[in-house]
Amino acid sequence: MSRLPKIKHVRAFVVKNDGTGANQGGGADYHDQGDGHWIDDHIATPMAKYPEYRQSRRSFGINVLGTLVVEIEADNGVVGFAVTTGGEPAAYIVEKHLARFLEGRDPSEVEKIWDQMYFSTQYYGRKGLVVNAISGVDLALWDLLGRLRQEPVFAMLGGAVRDELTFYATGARPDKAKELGFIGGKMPLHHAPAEGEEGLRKNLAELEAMRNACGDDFWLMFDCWMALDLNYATRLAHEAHKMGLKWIEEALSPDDYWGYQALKKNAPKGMLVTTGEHEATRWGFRMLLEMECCDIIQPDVGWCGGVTELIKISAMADAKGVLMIPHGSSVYSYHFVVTRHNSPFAEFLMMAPGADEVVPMFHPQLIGEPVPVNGKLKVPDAPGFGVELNRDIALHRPYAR
Ligand SMILES: C[C@H](O)[C@H](O)[C@@H](O)[C@@H](O)C(=O)O
Ligand SMILES: [Mg+2]
Repeated sequence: MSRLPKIKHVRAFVVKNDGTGANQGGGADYHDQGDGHWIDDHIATPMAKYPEYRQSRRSFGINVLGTLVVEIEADNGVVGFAVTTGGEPAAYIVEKHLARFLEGRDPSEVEKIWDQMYFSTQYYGRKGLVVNAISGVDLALWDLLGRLRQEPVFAMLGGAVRDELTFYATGARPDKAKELGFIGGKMPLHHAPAEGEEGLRKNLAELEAMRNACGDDFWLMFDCWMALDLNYATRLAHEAHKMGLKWIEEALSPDDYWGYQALKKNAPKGMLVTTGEHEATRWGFRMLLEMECCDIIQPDVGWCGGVTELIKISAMADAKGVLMIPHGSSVYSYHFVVTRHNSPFAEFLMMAPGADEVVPMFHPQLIGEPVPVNGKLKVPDAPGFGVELNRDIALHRPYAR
């Protein structure tokens, strides 16, 4: 029986953005940005076949959910928390459904609690919003455990296997990322198949410009955000290979395992095929791994099931010699990546509007959120995930019990 205090209360909050101060979007729902931000500037998506939804992903609702903040308070008053994407619907699931499996329980029962959260919601969950909510609770639980045990999460996961993390940067300016010391730059793809041959030419011209700006050795990647079909993705890969594209990311629908299997077979030798940020649970990643869909899996720890599930996902990938490089999720992935041999580098999402300076990924929600310096970061040796919630943000608890 653990000597830890019991879980007293689980609380789920959303962040009410009123456009002022700390409440101007961003945070865990990092796509919730204002006009003029690179992350919402004519980026190729599955909705690009509708011209009215081509310029801005906010126009079709990429930021409709907002941030979910989960707090878990123990009997002794210690509070663990985490942020992820989910907003009010996820808050409803946390308060009305998931909380019952935590309150009154021993916080060290992470496996049993995860199992109950997943299988009690399986009839309406399994992926997407419900697993985001489960992930948020799981991350907050690991944060609470770290605070109670006075240990960083990475220490509870087996300890660091390297002194510091090395990052590539995602953003529209790989040339700036190179200047800032990152090992590579992942560019958003701007033109989808609906824009035809001209769009393909524009995509390749952007790559060529960045290759010329960054030199031959700097990693350059395309992030295709589920926007392509197999033929377009295969053509793009072969043309981009001539300019040294290192990987083509999330080219197809997350459900098209067969398409990824074919893309990986047809891709040029030396081109990496990656995906996974919109996949969830060990079962989803088993499909990607056993069907040999990709060379790198990229789960988001705030969306795939949390740390407890990522342990299983990462081990499956390791056994198959597949790298596990999580989708950018700030401290929540850093604490995991630093402990895994098959996670030799990490993603940093450039959240400055011009993608030209390093700002905290989940700004303004996490006090003490570490950022890479010269493309590297030593994970702080502080309890839990080592950050505090910014109490200046306008928290709202829509389903208070
Ligand atoms: C840059 C991409 O379009 C997404 O916005 C990004 O969040 C994600 O795909 C990534 O890999 O960082
Ligand atoms: Mg991506």
